[in-house]
Amino acid sequence: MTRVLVVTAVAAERDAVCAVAGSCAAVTLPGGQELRRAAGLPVALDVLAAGVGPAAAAAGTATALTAAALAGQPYDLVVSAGIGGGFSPGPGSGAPLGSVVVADAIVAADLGAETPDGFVPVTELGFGTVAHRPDPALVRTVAAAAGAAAGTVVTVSTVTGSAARAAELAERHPGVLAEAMEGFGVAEAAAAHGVPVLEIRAVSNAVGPRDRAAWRIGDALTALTGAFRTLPEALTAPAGPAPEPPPRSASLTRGDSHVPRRAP
Ligand SMILES: O=C(O)c1cccc(C(=O)CC[C@H]2O[C@@H](n3cnc4c(=O)[nH]cnc43)[C@H](O)[C@@H]2O)c1
Repeated sequence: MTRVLVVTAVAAERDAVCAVAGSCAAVTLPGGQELRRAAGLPVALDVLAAGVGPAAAAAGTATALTAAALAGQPYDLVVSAGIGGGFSPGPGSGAPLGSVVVADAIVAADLGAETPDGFVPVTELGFGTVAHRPDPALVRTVAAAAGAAAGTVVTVSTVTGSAARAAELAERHPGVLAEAMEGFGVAEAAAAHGVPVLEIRAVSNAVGPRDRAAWRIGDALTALTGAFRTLPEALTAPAGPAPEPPPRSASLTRGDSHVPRRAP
């Protein structure tokens, strides 16, 4: 059976994912974090609330992946999941409140250096990675099943709080649909273990001027549950034909990690 690790930031997101299962039993990981193991699904689904931000997400993901590998039950797929901010470049476009986004690129938007000429990603300084690209066929299948849009999801350590910053991110990342705080950390840990990764976000708020009262967290959590109801079947259905990939901007392809394996 396909084994899937889902990593959320907070317990409310974990519980929204667990809601697809009849029951979710607690399993304690080395170090004390608690994993929830969903029962009664056609895939084995473990859900971990690892904390807010890319560092907590990477640490929790790596711990769960290592524990599973040492137990002789490695995961086939890791999914970063939760609520997120949606970009709306114009009426009828982007990711509106309550919609779901599946990342076709998981991009670290603030991993780099400020220079007099603006932001420079670490890859242009000669280091590391700023983007992971999930398997396009898997993204297509999962997004179609969930009724989700596929596009770039950026990972930030600081939630965007102004229209100027939202516009800057949208300009630097053409095709960006959503912003969250964990995807890149989860993807780094998954890549270190050679396991494919996905990111699924339900939009709770618009990216832009901070207005916490306008966040629709309940609606987003409901949408997240809806997306995960479709995931087991999407992961067990045969893959469809692959269309020609669209051209990508240079900033996204530099330092990419490709994850070609399809979850079995
Ligand atoms: O207060 C609650 O009930 C509650 C329930 C579920 C989740 C939360 C969070 O605050 C989760 C924080 C989490 O959400 C992501 N997020 C959401 N919107 C944005 C955004 O505009 N920019 C960046 N991240 C966003 C993020 O991944 C956080 O970890 C509260």
